[in-house]
Amino acid sequence: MERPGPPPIRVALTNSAGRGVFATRRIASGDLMHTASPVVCYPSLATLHSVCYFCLRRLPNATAAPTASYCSDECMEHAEAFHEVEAKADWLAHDEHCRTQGLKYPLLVKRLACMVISGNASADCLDILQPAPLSSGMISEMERGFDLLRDAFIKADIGDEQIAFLNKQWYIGLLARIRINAFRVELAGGSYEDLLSLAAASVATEASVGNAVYMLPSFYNHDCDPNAHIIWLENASARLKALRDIDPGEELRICYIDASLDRDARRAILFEGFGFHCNCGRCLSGD
Ligand SMILES: C[S@@+](CC[C@H](N)C(=O)[O-])C[C@H]1O[C@@H](n2cnc3c(N)ncnc32)[C@H](O)[C@@H]1O
Repeated sequence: MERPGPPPIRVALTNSAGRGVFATRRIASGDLMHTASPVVCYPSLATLHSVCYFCLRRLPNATAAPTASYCSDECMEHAEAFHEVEAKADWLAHDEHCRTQGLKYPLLVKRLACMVISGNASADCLDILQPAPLSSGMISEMERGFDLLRDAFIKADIGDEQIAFLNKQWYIGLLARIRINAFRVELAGGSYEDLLSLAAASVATEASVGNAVYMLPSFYNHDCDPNAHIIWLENASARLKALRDIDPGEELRICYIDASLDRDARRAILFEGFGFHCNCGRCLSGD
């Protein structure tokens, strides 16, 4: 059962991993600590026509329609303003670039840019999140995506003032933040009660329906032996649950990767993907 009242957590500085999320009171194993709606989300290209274009809920009937499909009138209304902006432009070149290069994050930037233009989001809404360190090679690879995004809006006659925020610095800064903070949304299926009875909800990779960035979940640090877990049941709305009994003041950490990998593999993925040397107890113990 979801608990009423404020979530039992706060964001504060850790000793060695920047900001983190801490318990403000005792939390019991299996408790749902809080939920979070995405600031921005986007279906993966493979599920584009089989999930709701707004909330990523699976649609009962997959369509081959080139237009966006929604699971409800409510989702369609939420998406109306940014989808109207998106529908003005031709995304063929941009989306083909993402498809051929296997890129998913520029699609989140495209959605956010449409939200900013339509007045659904502010251009600086993700500035508070930690950016990934980027090499000059990574930055030059991002430039093509920036050109394609900007070109699409310019060709669609979106006014200069409306896209004044859309410069290279904004685009690269946003991708740097998305790189560290985006979650792959994997719908678990089954009921919430089923999931609570599992020590850790493990979900198949093919359950992935898209990617999303949240505010509060972005402050959870990583641990290879986590005490918290993020799950998705029916759509991109995230649920943070405790995997163990947690004491007041204890830091809550989730696992960003497959915890069953060996130590070297975990550390390599965390360094290459997120740019840090993991300082969790399991890594430090050599496990
Ligand atoms: C999603 S953010 C988590 C919040 C972040 N600490 C902040 O201040 O915004 C991920 C970043 O936190 C830091 N971090 C997370 N888990 C860590 C760990 N186990 N060891 C060292 N640094 C970690 C790394 O800098 C990583 O890139």
